[in-house]
Amino acid sequence: MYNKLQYISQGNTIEEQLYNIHQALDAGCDWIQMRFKNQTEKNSFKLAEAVKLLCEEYLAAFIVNDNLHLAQQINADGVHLGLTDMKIDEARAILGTTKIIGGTANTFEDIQNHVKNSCDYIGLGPFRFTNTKEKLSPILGLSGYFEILQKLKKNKIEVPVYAIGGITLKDVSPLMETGIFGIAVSGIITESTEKKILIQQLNEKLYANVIV
Ligand SMILES: Cc1ncc(COP(=O)(O)OP(=O)(O)O)c(N)n1
Ligand SMILES: Cc1nc(C(=O)O)sc1CCOP(=O)(O)O
Ligand SMILES: [Mg+2]
Repeated sequence: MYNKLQYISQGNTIEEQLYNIHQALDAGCDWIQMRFKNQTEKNSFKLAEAVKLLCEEYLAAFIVNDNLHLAQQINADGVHLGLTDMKIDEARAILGTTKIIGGTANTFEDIQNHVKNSCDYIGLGPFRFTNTKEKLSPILGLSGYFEILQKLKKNKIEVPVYAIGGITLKDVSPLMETGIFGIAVSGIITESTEKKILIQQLNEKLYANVIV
């Protein structure tokens, strides 16, 4: 089963990205999504190769944002695709069943479609406004998550749903109560000066009701 915490990388240069990813891994993150927007193919490849090595060293899962071919080239664990990226069924046909494919959703119908197309997990958002991403879909808030998760339950649709978008530590417990599986975060980890403590606190809340 997947980890309940996914770190989405930030940074405008290869060096900034690597620094942020290394810090997140060092602090205990074991699932990294490399998100490096508006870059040349060469830069993205160079970063992805380095992140792949780092993630192997830290035994962390590594998925690539947007770019299925890059994920394939460097043999990443998978790819995250948005509503305007490559279609999930097309990606599944190329990657096969051994790789992780995550899909972005903003509505119940988005999730229904993704599940039909054999998506492994859902990034459902945005929870609230965030500067990390431009052109956000309508904000869901807690009530949006509650309604969508109830509908999934009623329709017996089972898929790990990750909340995303402007999430802070205090949001985690109320979000988990809506029935989500985990969270995907970027800003709070990148900006934290106490990353180890923050990740420990996030995990305590994320795994509070997990019986081992
Ligand atoms: C876990 C997760 N959920 C949602 C997104 C957003 O993907 P997308 O809509 O394609 O936007 P960009 O990240 O590509 O700007 C995500 N990346 N991860
Ligand atoms: C990459 C992304 N996708 C979103 C969506 O709603 O689909 S919100 C978002 C940004 C997540 O970063 P932060 O934790 O800094 O807000
Ligand atoms: Mg995308």
